[in-house]
Amino acid sequence: MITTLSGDTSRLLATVDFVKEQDTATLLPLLLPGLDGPELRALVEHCRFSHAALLVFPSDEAELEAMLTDCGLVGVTPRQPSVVVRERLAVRHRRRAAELDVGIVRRAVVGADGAHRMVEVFALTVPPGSDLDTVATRERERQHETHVGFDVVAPDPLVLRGLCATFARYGATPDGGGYNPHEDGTVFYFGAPAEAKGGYGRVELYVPGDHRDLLAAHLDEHRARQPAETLLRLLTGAWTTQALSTFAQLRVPDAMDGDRAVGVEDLAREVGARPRNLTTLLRYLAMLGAVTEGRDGFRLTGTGALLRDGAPGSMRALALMYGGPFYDSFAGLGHTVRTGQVAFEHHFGENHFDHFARDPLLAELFDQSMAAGAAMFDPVPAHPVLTAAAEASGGATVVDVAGGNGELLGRILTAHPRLRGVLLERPHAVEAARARLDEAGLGARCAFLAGDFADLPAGGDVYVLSRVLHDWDDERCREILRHCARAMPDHADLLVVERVLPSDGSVSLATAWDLHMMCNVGGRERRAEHYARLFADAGLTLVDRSPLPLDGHVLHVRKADPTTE
Ligand SMILES: C[S@@+](CC[C@H](N)C(=O)[O-])C[C@H]1O[C@@H](n2cnc3c(N)ncnc32)[C@H](O)[C@@H]1O
Repeated sequence: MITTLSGDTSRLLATVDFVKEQDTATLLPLLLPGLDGPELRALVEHCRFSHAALLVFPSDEAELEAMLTDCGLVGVTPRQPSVVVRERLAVRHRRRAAELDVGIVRRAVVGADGAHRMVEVFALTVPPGSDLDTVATRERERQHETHVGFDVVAPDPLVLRGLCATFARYGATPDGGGYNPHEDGTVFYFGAPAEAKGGYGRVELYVPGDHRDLLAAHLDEHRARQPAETLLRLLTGAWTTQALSTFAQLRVPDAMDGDRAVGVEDLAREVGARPRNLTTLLRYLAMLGAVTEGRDGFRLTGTGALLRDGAPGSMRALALMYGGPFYDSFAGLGHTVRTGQVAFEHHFGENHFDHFARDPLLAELFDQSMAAGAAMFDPVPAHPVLTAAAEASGGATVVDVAGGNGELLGRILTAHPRLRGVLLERPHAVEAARARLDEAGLGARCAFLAGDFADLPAGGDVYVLSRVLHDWDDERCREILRHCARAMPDHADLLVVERVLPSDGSVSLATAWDLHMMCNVGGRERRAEHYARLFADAGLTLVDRSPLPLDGHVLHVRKADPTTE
């Protein structure tokens, strides 16, 4: 035992000497071999060597205090519990966290350069005769909890990105981190490269303030190096959908705000939930970034606020759809992949349009969920085809084919007071659109037609097909497009709004929605070339395409010139 303690004491003494002797400019090149010149100077300007940390194994608190005193580390700061190191030890050594008593003590040291630094001492209590001896032996050998820390001075996102990039360039690898709301500080951990000198394998950057956006990218890189953890996170994606959907369904976001923290007891009373279970849900949502947890309770983030009923750009309806009917149908994805049948129809016994049309509440929810993705429409009214139509003498008419609840046509008519509109929809939907556009004071400039694609009115100047073609297979798309071509005068334009699958394999929301359309609707997302072929089959031609938010595109289509066929 005495040998053990003296071993820890000598490691602690070495740490104290290290903190006294080192300074930022000498330490950084030891940790990041090759770092030199202007890059070293830039790093020194933005980071300050602040502390070195180690883990020791006293038999009780008195022994820890004696060890600190022997090493000249006097002070009054008491030992605090260290949850993070305790959890890590529990995972590493397959122990229950409750059986590990881990504390942290910080003591001040003045460096040879006059700078004030700290020695951070983590202590796992190993009572005499305890089987934790094996943990202590392995930890002393491997030194997992030993690290050196730097404070980042005057951080801003550019500086932080630069620091992380420089650490990466000199071989350091992301190794986790976290945001501490009690201290309002963000920690980025790095593994030092194998050729690092100085005896420290782990480096901590402590950044005052909340930098969770950058931390997320840092943690993603860390996760990418941990395939099992990555897979666990992916496999539990259904929990994420359900947690967000439940949060929205219970209207918890409506009872919270971003300015003021609210205690769980009050919140639970207001939304009719059990406080303990609501806490568990909120802690999970804090991990996802929908809320934050502080000393006084929980606060809504900007992301969580999008789940409030009626908030600008609210996505509450989407949360209820994806956590409700589409959640149930997605369980049949395997059926769709095996048989080619639509899982939604297999599960509910009917097509999703018919299913929603039969239930007014579901129909309204579907309309609202389509409107939740309407940020895609923001640039559409400024499309050159619409601005030109708005300037035409005598005005012009825009025909929105299967225009849903009138969200897009409403925006177009609002932006261009000289345009008239026609909205074609199935009977249940056309009434909802009429009510909405009447309420917006646009009803007088708009005609409403209840019918089918075959009932498309002729003589319009601009036809719009927004998020319609992706609902159908190629054969039905050709049919719909032929109806459009028949109705369109030679001068007319057709604007098709869709998510277009990238041809270069880049990441796009279209890839996710391709799966959704296949499973629930029997439709698909398509590449631009695929759309171009469908247009050509219907006597139309793709003229141009421009990007929209949320990975959408607007495809400009005209009637093909028969002489060029
Ligand atoms: C995905 S929504 C798109 C709505 C709207 N264009 C938008 O972008 O928000 C597809 C619309 O097609 C309508 N629809 C389905 N079958 C139809 C048919 N046979 N004739 C006309 N409209 C139809 C549905 O009622 C639904 O509103």
